[in-house]
Amino acid sequence: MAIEFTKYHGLGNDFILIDNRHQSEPICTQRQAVQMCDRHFGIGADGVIFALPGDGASDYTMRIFNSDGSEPEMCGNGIRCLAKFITELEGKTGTAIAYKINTAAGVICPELLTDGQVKVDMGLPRLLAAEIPTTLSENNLKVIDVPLEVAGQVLSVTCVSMGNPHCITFVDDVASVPLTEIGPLFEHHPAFPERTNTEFIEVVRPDYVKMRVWERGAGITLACGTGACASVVAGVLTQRCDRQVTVELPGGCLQIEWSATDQRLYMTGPAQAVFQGQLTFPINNNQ
Ligand SMILES: N[C@@H](CCC[C@H](N)C(=O)O)C(=O)O
Repeated sequence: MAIEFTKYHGLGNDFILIDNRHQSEPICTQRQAVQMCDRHFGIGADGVIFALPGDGASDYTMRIFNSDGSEPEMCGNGIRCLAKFITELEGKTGTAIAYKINTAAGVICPELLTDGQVKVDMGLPRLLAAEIPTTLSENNLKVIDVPLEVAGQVLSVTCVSMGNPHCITFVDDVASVPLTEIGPLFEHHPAFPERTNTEFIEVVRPDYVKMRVWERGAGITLACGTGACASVVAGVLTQRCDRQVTVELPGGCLQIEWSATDQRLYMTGPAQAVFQGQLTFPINNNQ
């Protein structure tokens, strides 16, 4: 089986994009996605994204497999890449290009801006423990600055779902966080029945933060759009941040706004095509 793909990235969070418009199930298996994402024996990526048909209320459906083969509900950097990929597939040019994308986190709306960036209406954050999900608070309570024991240390964390789960810790110096050691302990902590993404945030100013992330199913990545949105919500809820924040990630900056008017999150950032190719399965990578 030969598959055409295009490699994209959003601030170094990289994805293999596949034109799946002709059928409603992904044309690759989760196991094949793991092989494709392998940085030594495959193409190399943080995930595989499929552009599937819409459902009437939407233009397209996005599905994504993480590099470990698991399927998350949403991906912020990925949906900016998807918007550019679809525009390319449709051969569209000009301004006012916007889409309604059906995801497991609801309908998400990216819009291509004239400067080449993509602005995304990321929807409403979910704040109740049952919605994250986490056992850190009662089901119908928010999870704001609650204690979590990790590696023998009690940290104060805030949890936010952007359709996918995020656990945010504010720190004085984000560069000194031992992410490789601590990230997996958060991801697999028993308090998170569906695992979690975890973000460490250093507030430089109320409108400027530095972030590092350990992603569920992908490990350390250079950027995470849903994580940046969740972190700004956590920053506002704990009175550390403004509602409009520049989030500096290892791969670059995202502009995040948690609107006081409609309470929705708006994320603006780049998405860049890198190369195209054709892949034939089985990949001969001895896995
Ligand atoms: N990098 C993404 C998030 C991808 C999904 C995540 N790993 C999960 O399992 O929830 C983003 O930019 O939001």
